[in-house]
Amino acid sequence: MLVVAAALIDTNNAILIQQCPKHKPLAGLWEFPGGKVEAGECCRVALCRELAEELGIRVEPGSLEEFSFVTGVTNDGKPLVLLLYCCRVWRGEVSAMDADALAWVPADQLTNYPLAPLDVPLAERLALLFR
Ligand SMILES: Nc1nc2c([nH]c(=O)n2[C@H]2C[C@H](O)[C@@H](COP(=O)(O)OP(=O)(O)OP(=O)(O)O)O2)c(=O)[nH]1
Repeated sequence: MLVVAAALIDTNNAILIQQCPKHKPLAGLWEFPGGKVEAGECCRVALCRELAEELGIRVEPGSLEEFSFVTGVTNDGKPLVLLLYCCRVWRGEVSAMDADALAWVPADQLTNYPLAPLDVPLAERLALLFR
């Protein structure tokens, strides 16, 4: 399974995370917004689609910058690759369309939140970037 996610970074260098809703496998945990890449879909296009669906913002594929990735397995044992992009430019105001809550968090405080397991190493790498 290929999953794409974004670290939206605001002008204060705060990074957006969202709390997964109860009906999702990662309920209650915090994650970078994003989701699964559909068959035949480009990763950047998939991430722009997910950001529109989950946050109501418009992002150009060219505004996404590859940052890092992790590999792991889903709860039901399927192999998973999670690609994280950074994004500083979007149109519209973020709103929680698919999450229980949103938080803008300084990079060095991301791991204070109960993050989804694969998001933890990505958050640690973001903290190094802003050190
Ligand atoms: N970000 C993240 N995703 C994970 C982790 N572990 C894990 O199984 N996943 C899976 C859960 C989901 O199937 C997928 C993330 O997709 P999602 O639920 O946000 O995406 P989506 O919008 O495409 O999902 P859906 O509602 O269409 O099913 O990755 C993890 O540690 N971090």
